[in-house]
Amino acid sequence: MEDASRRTLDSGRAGVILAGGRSRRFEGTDKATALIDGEPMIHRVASALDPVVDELVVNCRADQRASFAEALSAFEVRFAEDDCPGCGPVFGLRTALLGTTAEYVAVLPCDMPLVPSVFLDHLFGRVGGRPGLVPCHDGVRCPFPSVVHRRAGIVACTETIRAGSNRLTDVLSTLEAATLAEREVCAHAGVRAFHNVNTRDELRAVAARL
Ligand SMILES: Nc1nc2c(ncn2[C@@H]2O[C@H](COP(=O)(O)OP(=O)(O)OP(=O)(O)O)[C@@H](O)[C@H]2O)c(=O)[nH]1
Ligand SMILES: [Mg+2]
Repeated sequence: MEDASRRTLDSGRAGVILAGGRSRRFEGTDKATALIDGEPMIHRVASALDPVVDELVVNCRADQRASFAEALSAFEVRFAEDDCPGCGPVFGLRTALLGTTAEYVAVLPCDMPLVPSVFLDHLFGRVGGRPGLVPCHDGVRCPFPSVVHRRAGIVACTETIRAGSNRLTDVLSTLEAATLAEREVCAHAGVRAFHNVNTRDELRAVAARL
């Protein structure tokens, strides 16, 4: 694995993969490294982000790092390890945002393996100086995939934690992120993009849609 600091930073874009969860519903193993058509799920997510960002940051616990480094050995990756393991995804997002200097960050969880690069690029292109942009899907604002202004995102995470919440949707509300309209989401993301994997059945369903 190459040193991430050697990359030339010029687009101001980073990709964050949130992977510090316990995969409880996946029963026994870490869903991030579960295989889809022979490929670790987190590798698929990194493959979507990598073409549209300068650097990749993976948030996880220290005990996950070795297996993730192996799964992601094809990429330059910076790890942002949780200093509060199991404290929830808002802590994880804050840690990840502190792990890059990019102006804007695309945020994906390790369990959305079907988001296309072209949609992530579209989100970056449409954020347009705003604090964040989240897609509308099935009538609701989805926290993933989203694009967040890094410094504004750190402030929003801190305020959300201070307010006693650990919900990513509260971060996006605090951030006053804009919404990408559903028709535009459908046009650029396609119908499969929003599938996420919590259980082994959902993994099988996603694999069947490849
Ligand atoms: N850093 C960190 N990330 C988390 C934590 N909990 C969830 N996440 C991440 O947030 C995203 C969405 O969470 P879930 O889909 O619930 O994943 P999970 O918590 O691993 O799975 P379950 O244990 O089945 O709820 C995933 O990318 C997780 O890795 C946490 O306590 N810390
Ligand atoms: Mg969870």
